[in-house]
Amino acid sequence: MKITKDLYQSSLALLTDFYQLTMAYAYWKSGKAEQEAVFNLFFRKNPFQGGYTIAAGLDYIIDYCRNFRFDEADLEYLEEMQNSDGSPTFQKEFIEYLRNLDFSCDIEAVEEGTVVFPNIPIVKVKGPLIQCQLLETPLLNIINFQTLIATKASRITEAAKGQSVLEFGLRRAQGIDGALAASRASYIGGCSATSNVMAGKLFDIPVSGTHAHSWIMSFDSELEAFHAYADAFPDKCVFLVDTYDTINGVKNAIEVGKSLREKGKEMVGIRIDSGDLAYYSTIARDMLDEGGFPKAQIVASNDLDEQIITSLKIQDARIDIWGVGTKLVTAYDQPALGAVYKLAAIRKSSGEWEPKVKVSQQSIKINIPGDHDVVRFVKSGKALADMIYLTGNPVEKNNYVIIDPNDPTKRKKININGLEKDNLLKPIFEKGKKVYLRPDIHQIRENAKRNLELFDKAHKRLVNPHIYPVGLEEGLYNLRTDLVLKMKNYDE
Ligand SMILES: Nc1ncnc2c1ncn2[C@@H]1O[C@H](COP(=O)(O)OP(=O)(O)OP(=O)(O)O)[C@@H](O)[C@H]1O
Ligand SMILES: O=P(O)(O)OC[C@H]1O[C@H](OP(=O)(O)OP(=O)(O)O)[C@H](O)[C@@H]1O
Ligand SMILES: O=C(O)c1cccnc1
Ligand SMILES: [Mg+2]
Repeated sequence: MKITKDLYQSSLALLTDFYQLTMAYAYWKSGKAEQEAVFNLFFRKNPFQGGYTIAAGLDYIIDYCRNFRFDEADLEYLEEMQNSDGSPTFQKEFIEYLRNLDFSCDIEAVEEGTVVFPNIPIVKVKGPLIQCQLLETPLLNIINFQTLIATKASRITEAAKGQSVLEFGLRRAQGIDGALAASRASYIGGCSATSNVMAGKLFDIPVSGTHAHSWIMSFDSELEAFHAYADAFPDKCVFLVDTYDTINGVKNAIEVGKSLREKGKEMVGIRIDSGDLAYYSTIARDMLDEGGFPKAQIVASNDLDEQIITSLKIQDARIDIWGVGTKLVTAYDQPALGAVYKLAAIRKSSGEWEPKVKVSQQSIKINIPGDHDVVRFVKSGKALADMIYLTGNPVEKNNYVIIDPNDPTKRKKININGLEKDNLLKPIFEKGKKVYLRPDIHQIRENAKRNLELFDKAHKRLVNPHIYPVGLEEGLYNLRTDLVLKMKNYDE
């Protein structure tokens, strides 16, 4: 499905920062536009103080790249741009160059739903410098948000321990686009359904929901409102019981449930949206059981997140289904993932690749140079460590040493005997042609579920998780150190 084409009628090439276009122009003017480069997209810290991250957004990137072109309206807009002295910002010949620009990069990426960690290249773009550069902003825009929300959803669904989580975020999401992308990413991260009908239609996500307080308030009594809803949806009744008095609301739900049963129908359950959810769910459960409805489900909502769900479970709350909106789709406690996109290597006129590094006072901000790949070592169904290494190097060895890029004293020896190896980066585009067969959204969600099973629960706990080892292969580590010292003009 062409998501971006469905959402937008015109081209998305201008959905970028202005400086990408000024650089593009300057690359072109200085004859560097077609020089080959490698860029990596990665983040530096797992979000929410967590121990893992779920990659999401690749499907949007595929659409973005396939549709990548400047249409006539874009070109006209750029052509009319002026410098402060009234001269055109971009020369006509450059506009012509953009008119003929044809996406021709190689892209490798981690599949959506894959568990990833800091420093792992989630997307690697190789191709003409100008194209790699123009992709920076949209790629980051797409991956940053969807990966963040998929991770939040994963944390929330992990806290729900196999119970269904319904995503109710549309009304509180960051705009229309944010809402749709959040519904998609939430489903990938483990939510069972969304209340957002358009997301259901666009992405093939199950749609579900109950009813609001306004429904009850529009009638003279709650009982009347429940009866009327039961008439309209005899097979789908989840009664919202807390409009006036929660306990009385449960009594009314039971009464309407009984009259439904006389018609051969079963109420699905109730929803509690306020008050002490542990207290009310426990009372409601007892009332439903004693009233002959042991199978009726209790849905809870109201500003829930992974911490509150965990607390409610500890309190033995009798909740079966969790409705989560605001705190999920806005990634309330951490609104940005902070992924970056950095030049890692450039091809010199001699044909040789030159690794590149950005030096920083903070070691966490020094990128990993060179065209690199990442392999995950797995033993008996459990992930042991990830190794980032220079593409094509090292040759097959039995023993590797991986080194934490931010702390050389943290090292791990890996003997590959008996280990499975999973190359995380998969080919997506080759010379601009899509070579990747896209999984559907349900397969992506399954991928996330299976991926999580590879990791010990110590890495998945919400607070102070155990850090999963991701390291640089020794050769790459040394290359990076040497390069940083060289760029700092360090003399031995
Ligand atoms: N037993 C509980 N333990 C921990 N947190 C809870 C428990 N019960 C409810 N909560 C959470 O406490 C917060 C209660 O918020 P608040 O006081 O604003 O709502 P309320 O007054 O119950 O509901 P409303 O304003 O919708 O009538 C919510 O985030 C809710 O999820
Ligand atoms: O709490 P969230 O996780 O965002 O879930 C969605 C919320 O949206 C609905 O009501 P709304 O919040 O609009 O009104 P209310 O606060 O008065 O219930 C629903 O009843 C939930 O409370
Ligand atoms: O269907 C629901 O119960 C619902 C939908 C959106 C927001 N809150 C609740
Ligand atoms: Mg609310």
